[in-house]
Amino acid sequence: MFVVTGNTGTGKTSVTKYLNDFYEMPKVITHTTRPPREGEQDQVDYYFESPESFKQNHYLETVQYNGYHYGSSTEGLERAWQKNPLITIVLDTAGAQTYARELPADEVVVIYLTVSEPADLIHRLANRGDDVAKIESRLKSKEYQRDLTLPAALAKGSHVVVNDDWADTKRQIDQIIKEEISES
Ligand SMILES: Nc1ncnc2c1ncn2[C@@H]1O[C@H](COP(=O)(O)OP(=O)(O)OP(=O)(O)O)[C@@H](O)[C@H]1O
Ligand SMILES: Nc1nc2c(ncn2[C@@H]2O[C@H](COP(=O)(O)O)[C@@H](O)[C@H]2O)c(=O)[nH]1
Repeated sequence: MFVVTGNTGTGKTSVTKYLNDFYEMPKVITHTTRPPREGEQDQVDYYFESPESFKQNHYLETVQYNGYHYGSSTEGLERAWQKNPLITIVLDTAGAQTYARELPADEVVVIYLTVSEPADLIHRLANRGDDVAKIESRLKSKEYQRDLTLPAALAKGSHVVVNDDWADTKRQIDQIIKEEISES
């Protein structure tokens, strides 16, 4: 399982889409109580839940991020594994630590995305079409501050990719996949 983690706007969804398009790795669809952004689709980007329906699933882990609930369910994982044994999931750094701790080390590859200039993230989120008030709220959250650095518990064994330039990022991802698949 390729766990893609990092701060908001660093490119986790973009990398996951690349892994899906070029390596046929399905993305685990996770659950959230956050309202959909413009263009996001239920059951494609997330299972969008009410606070009540969120409680109905069976979770491997759940977190709160900027006031909303997020969780990866066993149902979501199974649906991805039915398509391919190699899968990908997008998690905040708290979730990535849970996966790294709870799953066998040879089954989880963590990719931590970052950028050289965190100020660029604001522009990326704005270009994505995010609401300005929502960007401001997110950048003030404790989760944003936390995810600016790779947690110590993930330092050993994680791949750090500085996503400043998309073409270079794709090359780095290709290299990681080559190394990890040849080791397995
Ligand atoms: N190297 C790059 N250079 C410029 N823009 C990029 C780069 N990589 C991704 N982007 C763009 O930045 C925006 C944020 O990327 P993406 O949605 O993949 O981030 P994310 O980490 O999944 O964010 P979030 O956690 O907020 O959902 C998107 O509009 C994406 O197209
Ligand atoms: N630990 C988990 N983190 C998750 C899950 N699904 C998404 N996420 C992460 O939450 C933040 C915010 O996501 P956004 O779509 O609102 O920008 C981001 O870091 C995601 O990676 C999950 O099931 N568990």
